[in-house]
Amino acid sequence: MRTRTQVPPRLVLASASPARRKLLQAAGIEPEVLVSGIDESDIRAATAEDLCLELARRKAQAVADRVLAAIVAGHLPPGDTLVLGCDSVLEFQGEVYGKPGDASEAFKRWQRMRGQWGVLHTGHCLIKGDVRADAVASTVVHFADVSDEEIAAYVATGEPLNVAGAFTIDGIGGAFVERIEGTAGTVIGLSLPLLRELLADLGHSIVELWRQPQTLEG
Ligand SMILES: Nc1nc2c(ncn2[C@@H]2O[C@H](COP(=O)(O)OP(=O)(O)OP(=O)(O)O)[C@@H](O)[C@H]2O)c(=O)[nH]1
Repeated sequence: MRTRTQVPPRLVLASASPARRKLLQAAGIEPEVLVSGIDESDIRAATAEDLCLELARRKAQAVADRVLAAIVAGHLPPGDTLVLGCDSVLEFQGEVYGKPGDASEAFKRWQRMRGQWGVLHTGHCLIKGDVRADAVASTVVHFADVSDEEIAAYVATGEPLNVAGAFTIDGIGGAFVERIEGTAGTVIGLSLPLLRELLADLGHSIVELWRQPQTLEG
């Protein structure tokens, strides 16, 4: 009887985000990382959701094109390669915020955000060959009414400068987030339940991506 060993699909994370990679690793998935390096500055959209989705699509497509070229050139074995691109933005009182440009911008934003709420939108785009599944996950974030001294100290840590919305929920900034309505992963930059749905849309189960049993212990 012939047997056909099922080669598990390969997930390529088209993101430089260490937080996204850690989320996947903690969920039992060891992605390959290929940073898209796209220029995000010239992309515009009507809404925060449209913007993060378009950016996620551009990141995923840029890396998917490189993966295809590597397969055609024989540098990568053919097989099921799934490329995931993500992008996160904060929608706050009608404004759309990415990462703050500098400490002064981070300080000013926090003075506006404190005691208020915003929506962290994360666009996800999963590409397999010439098929794409994409969607946006959104989480409402309620910010604590922090003092100027707390804001100054937080900005001085440098953490808010490199993250969308100038805050983290799983880092030092966690003390300044009172509650959320939605998934924490969406705030951090990748919704695992949404990834599960997008994988299913492309005919895969997230179970296929879990590391082989012998390595699940890590
Ligand atoms: N750890 C953590 N990171 C966050 C949080 N909120 C936003 N981020 C990060 O802020 C960054 C948002 O910028 P993006 O443009 O989406 O992604 P990037 O880091 O520039 O990386 P690329 O996907 O290569 O563009 C991502 O790295 C997110 O993981 C959070 O609450 N916790």
